Formats: sequence, C-alpha cells, structure tokens
Amino acid sequence: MVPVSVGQAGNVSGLLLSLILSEQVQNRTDSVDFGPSQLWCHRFAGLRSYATPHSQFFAPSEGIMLPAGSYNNKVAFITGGGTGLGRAMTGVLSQLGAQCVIASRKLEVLQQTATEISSQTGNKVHAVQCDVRDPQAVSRCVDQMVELTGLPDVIINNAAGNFICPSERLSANGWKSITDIVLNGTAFVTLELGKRLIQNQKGASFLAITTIYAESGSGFVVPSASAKAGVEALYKSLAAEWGRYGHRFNIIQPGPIRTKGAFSRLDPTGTFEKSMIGRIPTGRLGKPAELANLAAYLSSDYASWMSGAVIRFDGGEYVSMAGEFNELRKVTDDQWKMLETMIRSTKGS
Ligand SMILES: CCCCC/C=C\C=C\C(=O)SCCNC(=O)CCNC(=O)[C@H](O)C(C)(C)COP(=O)(O)OP(=O)(O)OC[C@H]1O[C@@H](n2cnc3c(N)ncnc32)[C@H](O)[C@@H]1OP(=O)(O)O
Ligand SMILES: NC(=O)C1=CN([C@@H]2O[C@H](COP(=O)(O)OP(=O)(O)OC[C@H]3O[C@@H](n4cnc5c(N)ncnc54)[C@H](OP(=O)(O)O)[C@@H]3O)[C@@H](O)[C@H]2O)C=CC1
Repeated sequence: MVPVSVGQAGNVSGLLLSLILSEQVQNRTDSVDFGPSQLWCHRFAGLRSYATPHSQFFAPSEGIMLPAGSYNNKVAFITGGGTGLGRAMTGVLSQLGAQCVIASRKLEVLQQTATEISSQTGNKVHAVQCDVRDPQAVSRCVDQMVELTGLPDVIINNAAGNFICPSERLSANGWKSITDIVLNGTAFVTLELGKRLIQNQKGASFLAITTIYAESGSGFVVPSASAKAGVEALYKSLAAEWGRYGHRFNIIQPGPIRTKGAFSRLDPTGTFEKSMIGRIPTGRLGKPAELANLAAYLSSDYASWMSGAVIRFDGGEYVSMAGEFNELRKVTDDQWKMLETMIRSTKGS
C-alpha cells in the first residue's frame, strides 16, 4: 500500500474542484469541450445542438415502428396537436391510418398542421379550436368531434404551458395559467370524453404526456411540476377506476426533446442545453419521432394489457441526476488511481 500524504489528498480535491470549475467556465462560454467527454456543437437552422461522442451508440431510429395500417378505422384526439410533440404524434398516428382530431387555441396553426399532415399521409386530420382551460369549450369541441368523426378510440392529453420563474416572482395568475392548462385542462378533456365514452359503451386508450420532474418536483417550474404530478395521480386513479368501462390510462414522462414551445420558455438563451446533454447518459436530446413511436405503441391494440403505466423516456437523465455519486463520471483514470490509493491506505474508522 502506498501511503498518501495530506498534500496529495489536497491535490485530488484540487483536481476535482478544478474539474467542476472548468465545467462552470465552459458552461458560460461557447467552448465545445465539456469535462472528460467532449460535446460537439452543430449549428443548423439557427439553432445550436450538442451531442457527446458516445451518443453514436444511441443513434435515434426515427422511422415508424408499428406495422402500416395499425390505426386503420381508429380515431385519435390529440390536444396541442398543432405543434411540437403533439404534431409529431399526430403525424405518426395519421401515417398508421388513424383519422386525427387536433385541438388547441390557435386555429390557424392547427389548420396548417392538419393540411400538411393529411397531404402527406392521405388520411383526414381535423382541426378544432379549443381552450382546454374552459370546460364549456371542451364540451363544444367534443360535440364538433362527434359530428366529424364520432367518439375517439385514442385520447392524448399533450397540451401544456410552462415557463421558468423563481417562485417568489410568480403571480397568482401565473400559477393559474399553467395549472389550468395542465391539470384542469387534462381533467376537463378526460372527464368530458370519459363520460361520453361510458354512455356509449365504447372503450378507449388515454395517454398523458407529463415530464420527469412530475415525480421528483423541480424548482423554477413549480406550477408545471405540481400540475404534472396531479395529472399522474389523475391517470393512475382512473386506470384503477375505469378499466371496467374499457378505458386504459398510461403516462409518458419525456426528458428534453427540442421543440420551440418548450425550449423558448425553459432555455430561452440556450445556456442550459449543454449541461442537460452532459448529464444524459445517452449523450443527446430525444427526438420527437422517438416519442411519437412510443405514444403510438402505448395507444395501440398491441398495448391493450398496459394500463396505469408511467414510462420514463429521457435517455437516462432522471437516474443520472438522482445518484449522488454520479458526478464521479468526471474523474479521470489518473485521479481514480489516486483516490483508490487513498481509500486503500485508510486503516480503521
Ligand atoms: C429545455 C428543457 C426541456 C425539458 C422540458 C421539460 C418539461 C417541459 C414541460 C412543458 O410543458 S414544455 C411546453 C411549453 N409550451 C408552452 O408553454 C406553450 C403554451 N404557453 C403559453 O401559451 C404561454 O407561455 C403561457 C404563459 C403558459 C400561457 O399563455 P397566456 O394564457 O396567454 O398567459 P399570459 O401571457 O396572459 O400570462 C398569464 C400569467 O402568467 C404570467 N407569466 C407569463 N409568462 C411569465 C414568465 N415568463 N415569468 C413570470 N410570469 C409569467 C403573466 O404575467 C400572467 O400573470 P399576471 O399576474 O401578470 O396576470
Ligand atoms: N419538449 C420537451 O422537452 C418536453 C415536453 N414535455 C411535454 O410535452 C408536451 C408537448 O410539449 P412541446 O411539444 O414541447 O411544446 P409545445 O409548446 O409545442 O406544445 C404545447 C401545446 O399545448 C397547446 N396549448 C397550450 N395551452 C393550451 C390551452 N389552453 N388549450 C389548448 N391547447 C393549449 C399549444 O397550442 P396553442 O398555443 O395553439 O394553444 C401547443 O400546441 C407538453 O405536455 C409538455 O409538457 C414534457 C417534457 C419535455
């Protein structure tokens, strides 16, 4: 055993400290060097994107996973289906044969998405204006859908609002604007459709898109964290209660997937993306198409035995943030040699 002096111990702490500090400096600059594993910076369409070299092991497969026709004769209702992840899910379901109804506040955005997707897939996509915060608007929207397509087989509660904000700066209306969209909106849509489906003795699959911090909570997005946790409780509760009516309820908790809606409100300067990717074990952001494939599977007949499931879909980010020793990824081989020597040389307690 090689005895280790206090001086050497100081060096190891110094090295660790400098690693952490150098990371902080790098986070403030445009440098692509990020601790022991480099992050590569690409620029496309005015956006910056980083990925680690090891992300090559986890290259996304963005093709459609389910067999063609898996959604023939099915109707899918997707809130927030005009943009971002909702749009991606609508595209995949439509490609698989579903007739889709997308609903949100901005009719023009919905109509444009509907036209683009249906012209690509050849299947009808209907745009219906609906503010999910208003139960009467939700009821009118469902009336309109019944006229257009009949009641849906698949319901995806995807609409959300969010922004980063220290809680001491949050107004009562700021809290309400997020919790009304996320929790009340999901509840209004689910109750309205659930009751009508029950009356008509029609089974359905309900899916909610939450987030990984619904489970842990998170500072600076407190209304969103609270509301998404409520959505998870709602869906798990109804999975238990409404199975008897032929209804399944599942939840996807996505990690970071670049969309304009999310990134403009949660990382407006682009500063957090690099550190986010640095802590994701698969070394990259998720892709909308990957989430859409999972949603298509969970909402399909292939998943008819799945209910009450909460699927974390985050490249490993959640567990990476949870383990208190995970920062040791940044320790180099030489530093490990020193640390091991120090530990092995310790006698007694
Ligand atoms: C990069 C990270 C990746 C990981 C992501 C993880 C989870 C992601 C979860 C998501 O949900 S991302 C989806 C984000 N998409 C959206 O938010 C789209 C829809 N959003 C909106 O429409 C708006 O942003 C808003 C504010 C949610 C709702 O719009 P609107 O109803 O028009 O509200 P108002 O503008 O009237 O505002 C209401 C209330 O809120 C206050 N407020 C608004 N923005 C802020 C802010 N940035 N900071 C503090 N407070 C804000 C506003 O002042 C109003 O309160 P008053 O008291 O002034 O009336
Ligand atoms: N992208 C990401 O990294 C992550 C996203 N998520 C979740 O994924 C889902 C989709 O987010 P994403 O695609 O990124 O962001 P978007 O901002 O693109 O999607 C949010 C959608 O919600 C709709 N919406 C907002 N308020 C209302 C309302 N009052 N009534 C009806 N619709 C409304 C918006 O349409 P309109 O403005 O027309 O109303 C918009 O289409 C959300 O549930 C989000 O919480 C979770 C974790 C990570």
